[in-house]
Amino acid sequence: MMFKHIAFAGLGLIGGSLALSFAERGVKLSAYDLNTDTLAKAVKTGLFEYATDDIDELLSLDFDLLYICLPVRSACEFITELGRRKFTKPVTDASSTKADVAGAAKQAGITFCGGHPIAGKEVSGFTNAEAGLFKGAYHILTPLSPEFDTQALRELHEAAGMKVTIMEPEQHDRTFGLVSHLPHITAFAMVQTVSAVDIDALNYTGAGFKDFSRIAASDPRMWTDIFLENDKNMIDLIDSYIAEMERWKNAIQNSDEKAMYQMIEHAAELRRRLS
Ligand SMILES: O=C(O)C(=O)C[C@]1(C(=O)O)C=C[C@@H](O)C=C1
Repeated sequence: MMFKHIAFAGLGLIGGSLALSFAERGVKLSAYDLNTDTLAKAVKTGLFEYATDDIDELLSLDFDLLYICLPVRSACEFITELGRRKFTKPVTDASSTKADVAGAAKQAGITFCGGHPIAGKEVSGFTNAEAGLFKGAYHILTPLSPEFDTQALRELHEAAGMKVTIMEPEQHDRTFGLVSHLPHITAFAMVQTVSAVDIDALNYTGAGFKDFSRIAASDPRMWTDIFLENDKNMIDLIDSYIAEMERWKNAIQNSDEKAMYQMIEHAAELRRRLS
């Protein structure tokens, strides 16, 4: 089965970019968003059959996949609402955490397969959406309902140039806690540290600080939801990070040249291997 008409619930940066990329492959689009400015912008592109801020109208449309692209706690609430309405069409999402979303979908009894496109930007909103945002990026699928046509969802994303991988929701949350959520915390914390110690130093930043801190400009609603939903992993991972910072502090306190050299050499070698 191919998905021919996809309805997006939430048309921000992620929903907008996915929608634009599917439109390039001839998929029919509809959109639901509570922000009427966003809907007006979507209508202006001429790519959307329907654009509405009314959930009843959305659910009455003739689409064959509902794609939820809301901040993760709103996504869970939306899923619960679909369960209340005994919604039966296939539903997927683009949330950055997967265990909680899978729990909400199971509870709601909907036909669901979780998803997470691994790309983004530090800016948000439909105006910043780009058809090419996810080209070459991973798309993680966390299947839930046996009746969901996971192969069709895989093909939809592969056609958009994405690399599709299947994971268990818990494995997903641990992995992306480590390589996405923890780096965001360290970026937020680093900018905060500079501002607390000497805010004027921000006037003199070079490329190193700017590269490292780009993601500190990310959307507060999205990231607060992620940390609330992935809390147990984050507490563990922050402890690991603190232990690593302690190693650095000790090495510097003890003028341990060998330890510092080896820590940098090891990190540099791993970083160079990233494609
Ligand atoms: O590039 C960025 O701005 C991102 O934050 C993208 C990023 C990431 O951490 O890599 C962030 C959250 C999404 O769930 C997936 C990708």
